[in-house]
Amino acid sequence: MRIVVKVGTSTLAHATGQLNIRRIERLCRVIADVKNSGVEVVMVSSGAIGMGVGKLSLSQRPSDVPGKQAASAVGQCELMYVYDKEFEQYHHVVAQMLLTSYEIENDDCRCNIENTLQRLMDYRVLPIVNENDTVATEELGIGENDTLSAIVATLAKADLLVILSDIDGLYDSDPHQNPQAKLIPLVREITPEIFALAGGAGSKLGTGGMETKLRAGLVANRAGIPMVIMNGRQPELLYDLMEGKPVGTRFEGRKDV
Ligand SMILES: Nc1ncnc2c1ncn2[C@@H]1O[C@H](COP(=O)(O)OP(=O)(O)O)[C@@H](O)[C@H]1O
Ligand SMILES: N[C@@H](CCC(=O)OP(=O)(O)O)C(=O)O
Repeated sequence: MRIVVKVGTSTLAHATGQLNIRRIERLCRVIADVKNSGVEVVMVSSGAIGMGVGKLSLSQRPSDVPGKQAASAVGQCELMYVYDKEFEQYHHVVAQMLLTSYEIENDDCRCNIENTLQRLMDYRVLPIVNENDTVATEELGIGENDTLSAIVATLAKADLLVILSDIDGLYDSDPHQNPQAKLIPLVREITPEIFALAGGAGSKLGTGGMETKLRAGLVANRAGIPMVIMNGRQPELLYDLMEGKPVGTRFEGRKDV
């Protein structure tokens, strides 16, 4: 069993933008334990820009591209330092992989990414992937990590993509706008009607909202990989998911499309 777990900034940080220490400790503990149970894990983690903003003591997230790139360059070190420290106590080795759409679309580069991922799996290492924000300008970049996580799931030939969000899953409307919204536990096919349910980001930290997660679901499902959106505020739910219990919203991967 090989899974890709995507973690968004809103799971890793408080609303202030500062690291949510208790959350990240719980998340790393659960992922280390899931790995110990024999599941191969690849993480796709956001948070570089947010952490850079904190480390540089900027009053707000930069809105211009060089500002975001500089914050990310600072924050990516901090992010990997935190992951390294957390996973080290459970004797797991982490690896950093920074990617852009240029490499993913280039056949030779993509082959190298796949080979590196496979060898890291053979070495029982935990790869932690992020977009290489320094070179990923708006034209060259994927722009957000929901889509990147689906691409990584296909490159890693994963059995499941798990997106940890700040919400329990896909609802029939945005619960931050409509308190009566109902969770949809299973989506067999991501149709235009399903896209019509999705709104934008729910917090200042999140970038894509549900729309980018559904686009990620299309990429994963087309490769036959199911996707689950679940709440990253309760990382222990990953245990239930691994035991086959219903968690969040599951988007079934259809092998025939
Ligand atoms: N139909 C919907 N169901 C659930 N959440 C939705 C929906 N439409 C919009 N959203 C918003 O998407 C947000 C999650 O995406 P986002 O803010 O990008 O955070 P992250 O990527 O960190 O999970 C939710 O907090 C919610 O406000
Ligand atoms: N590469 C950026 C992530 C951008 C992104 O998709 O963020 P998020 O919506 O929190 O998953 C960073 O590390 O800050």
